[in-house]
Amino acid sequence: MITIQGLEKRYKDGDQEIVALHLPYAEFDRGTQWAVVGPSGSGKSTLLHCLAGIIRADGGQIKTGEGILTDFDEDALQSWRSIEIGYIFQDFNLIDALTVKENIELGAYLSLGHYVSGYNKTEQFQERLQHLLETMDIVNLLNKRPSALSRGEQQRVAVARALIKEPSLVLADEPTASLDEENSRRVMDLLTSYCKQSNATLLVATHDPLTKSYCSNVITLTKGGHA
Ligand SMILES: Nc1ncnc2c1ncn2[C@@H]1O[C@H](COP(=O)(O)OP(=O)(O)OP(=O)(O)O)[C@@H](O)[C@H]1O
Repeated sequence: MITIQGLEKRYKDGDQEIVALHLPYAEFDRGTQWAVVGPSGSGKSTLLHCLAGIIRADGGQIKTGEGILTDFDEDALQSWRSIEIGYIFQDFNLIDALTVKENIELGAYLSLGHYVSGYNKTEQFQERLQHLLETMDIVNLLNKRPSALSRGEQQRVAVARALIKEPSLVLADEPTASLDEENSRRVMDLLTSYCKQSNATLLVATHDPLTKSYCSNVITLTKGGHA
């Protein structure tokens, strides 16, 4: 279970202060699936970044099974990110110097905290990789560079990279924004079935009604914390 209390993130804009996120209270039980909705600028990405430990909140608390995330030092935050979090970025964050296969393998290495020689040769890894490649229909893209792929293909690779390490918390920022309906369904089918099988929690920031319909819970953010 993750519990949020009085979470705030603010940014300075000249003399003004922008409230990027104000979330008085939320609880996410393990294994539940959430659509994070709200108007543009209401803090959906900011909430996911705080939960991933990519940015620090300015106030409030995030309590997790591993401890109080908002009190973690940098080392603890790094472990949290690399072991527990599967993050699907709005702009994918694939590395173009690496092939598709290497990008996905990197997701698994990161979860171990360091490079483990030969890990990608283990039966367990190969089975998992094959399952993800087939479900995402990216088997024939393995040796390509991300820049040679369409946006939809890049998105499916980003999903495979996030799930290969078997995270307990999957955070997806507009994961279907660049996809047609068939591919949107494929991505959401994989994300939701992974979370059911692994009892992982899923938070999906989205404006898309189809994506929202896959999640049994909804959390609505308001701009600047005002209704
Ligand atoms: N690094 C930053 N510096 C300054 N302001 C920021 C920064 N990151 C976010 N903001 C501001 O915080 C607010 C919330 O941003 P955020 O990206 O979380 O909203 P969002 O709900 O995800 O929006 P969208 O639906 O458009 O993706 C916005 O007003 C944004 O401009």
